[in-house]
Amino acid sequence: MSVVAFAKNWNGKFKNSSYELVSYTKELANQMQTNLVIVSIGKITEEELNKLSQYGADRIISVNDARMNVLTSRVYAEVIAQIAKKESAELVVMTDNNSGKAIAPRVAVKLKAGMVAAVQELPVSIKPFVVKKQMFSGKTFGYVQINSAIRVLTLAKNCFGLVENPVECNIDISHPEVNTGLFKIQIISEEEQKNKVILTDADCVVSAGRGMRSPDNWRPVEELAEVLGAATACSRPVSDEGWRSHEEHVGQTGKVIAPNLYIAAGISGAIQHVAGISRSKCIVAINTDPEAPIFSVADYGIIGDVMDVLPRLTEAFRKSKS
Ligand SMILES: Cc1cc2nc3c(=O)[nH]c(=O)nc-3n(C[C@H](O)[C@H](O)[C@H](O)COP(=O)(O)OP(=O)(O)OC[C@H]3O[C@@H](n4cnc5c(N)ncnc54)[C@H](O)[C@@H]3O)c2cc1C
Repeated sequence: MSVVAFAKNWNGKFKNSSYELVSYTKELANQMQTNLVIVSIGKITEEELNKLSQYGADRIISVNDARMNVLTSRVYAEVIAQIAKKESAELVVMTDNNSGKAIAPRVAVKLKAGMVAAVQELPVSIKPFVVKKQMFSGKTFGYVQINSAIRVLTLAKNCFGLVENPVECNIDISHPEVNTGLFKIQIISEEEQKNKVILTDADCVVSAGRGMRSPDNWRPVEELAEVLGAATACSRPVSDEGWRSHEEHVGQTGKVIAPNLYIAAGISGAIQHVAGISRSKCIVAINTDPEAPIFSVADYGIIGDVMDVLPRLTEAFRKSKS
């Protein structure tokens, strides 16, 4: 029996979400009194794989096949399911990011497993297997019992955190047999977005709403984001109006993010907006209206005009950096 976790890498590098997944699954394997097997797919150095051992990965299976250097969900799901069967996995876990969302349901079908997406914590109980997750866009929590012998989970980002737990690590190189028919899509080339922090990966996000009053007023938002190395985001009306791109829209109908710091400037804090940001570790709100609902979810509130507060924050961060 074992817990199998798929740690995704990005061009041969792990991110904090991979370390969080290892921290979570190590604790879970201890709770279940079973072994943890981490699966890595695609080209990666031994040095990079060893970084996972800082968080408790004592056994890693590295699938080294040039055809898998670029992620294809069908192929990755097949490889993970094969390894899960071989390792007699009772549980398969991956991060609830775009690739996890695409791969986990496929793995669940292949293993005839019950699946729960975006769990927040360690299971409430192992027998029966019950996990907690947010429901109805974060308005409530639900407890879900999985009755199948094998279970698949995806872990919501930034819920568990990183837990250092250095161990000796064994790395096995694996070459699973994959039906060539699964390689139906060939990615000819990839272009990396340069000089822009990706919103869903960002540790820090500066977000603004209709309180900015005009798309021409966005420079203070961008300047603060530049100083903090943050991504920029916005409320839905802002993107609906075409002030900012829909890529930046967060909330119930936009992206769901969980940065360490979320700065909401001129955003009222409607429930549909909060649904996308409520898992942020620290929320700072800037609003002229002391009664704005955003203050009820904020850790820090600044009552003031965005055009006055944002440049002052930028200046203060600039000074503290230099
Ligand atoms: C089905 C559905 C789905 C939705 N999905 C989403 C979603 O995914 N994401 C989302 O964001 N919204 C969503 N909405 C819209 C949501 O209900 C709100 O209308 C929206 O979030 C409000 O955006 P806002 O806070 O930018 O604007 P407003 O509600 O207009 O608030 C502007 C805020 O700025 C403050 N302000 C004004 N001037 C200043 C100033 N100079 N300095 C500081 N503060 C100032 C005001 O006091 C106010 O609080 C959805 C709505 C529905 C019905």
